Amino acid sequence: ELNASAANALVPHGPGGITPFLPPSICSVLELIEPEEVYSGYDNTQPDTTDHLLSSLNRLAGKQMVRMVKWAKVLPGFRGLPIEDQITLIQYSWMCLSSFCLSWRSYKHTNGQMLYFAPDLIFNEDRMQQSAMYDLCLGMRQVSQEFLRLQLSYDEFLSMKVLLLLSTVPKEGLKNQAAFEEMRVNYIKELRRSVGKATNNSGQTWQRFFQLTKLLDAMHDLVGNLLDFCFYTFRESRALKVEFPEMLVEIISDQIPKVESGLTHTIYFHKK
Ligand SMILES: Cc1noc(COc2cccc(F)c2F)c1-c1ccc(CNS(=O)(=O)C2(C)CC2)cc1
Repeated sequence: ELNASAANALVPHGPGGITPFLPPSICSVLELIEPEEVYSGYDNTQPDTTDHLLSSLNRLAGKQMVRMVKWAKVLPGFRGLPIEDQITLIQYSWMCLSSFCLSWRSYKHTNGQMLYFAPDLIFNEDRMQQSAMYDLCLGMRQVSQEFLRLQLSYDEFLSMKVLLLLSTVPKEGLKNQAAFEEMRVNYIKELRRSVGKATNNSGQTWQRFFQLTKLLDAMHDLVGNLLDFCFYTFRESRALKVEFPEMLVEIISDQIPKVESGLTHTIYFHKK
């Protein structure tokens, strides 16, 4: 059905006939702005020592962060938020977003068997053990196996990822809380639309929407442990010989005091 605004966007097309010009759907924009996969530049000639693996993960995370910021800046609705809120939301959710994308790559490329950090940095069991964060890797692999079980669609993944960007906020609220809430509601509707496309009837749609929002909640618990490990490794980086690129140093040093003084609040879909 054509609504008023779409109707007046009708453009003449050939003799007499007109073809409605509809604005691109949100999900087609999300597909368009999704960053390309990044290579880690992992040096396979070096032994898989813990410090070499973790330093390579950090270099990769730094490259991913550059693309994540570029993605957020063209994300429909995000530019309308005050710049301070944009920075806060990226700073609070970067680990969650990075992990969620890792789960998607691991699902798509290895059916959830391995952790596909990058085409040139894939963690099998040995590397997970060697990385000193075996349990975190297993937790991440479980998420990608859940994507496999649910046969998560690309559009569901893309709208869920935006909801993760909009899930951790300052306890005292954002500068423009109303604009944030409006954006979040719009992407909840977008997820609902994506789920509707992946299911056959409204009963299945609501059950799947419940499952996917449960999965989003579960991400936060896993990422909390990842952040603890990250903050520890960051503090001990000299002793552990783990290098952190400038981009990560900036984000982590700003984030640690806020997280550790309980200034952040995670929005869950479901009660514990
Ligand atoms: C890159 C990249 N692709 O996904 C992820 C996030 O997911 C995980 C990261 C590690 C183990 C897991 F099991 C994950 F699921 C990253 C990533 C890499 C490094 C850092 C910061 N460094 S760090 O201190 O947290 C650490 C991990 C090097 C030790 C942050 C994100």
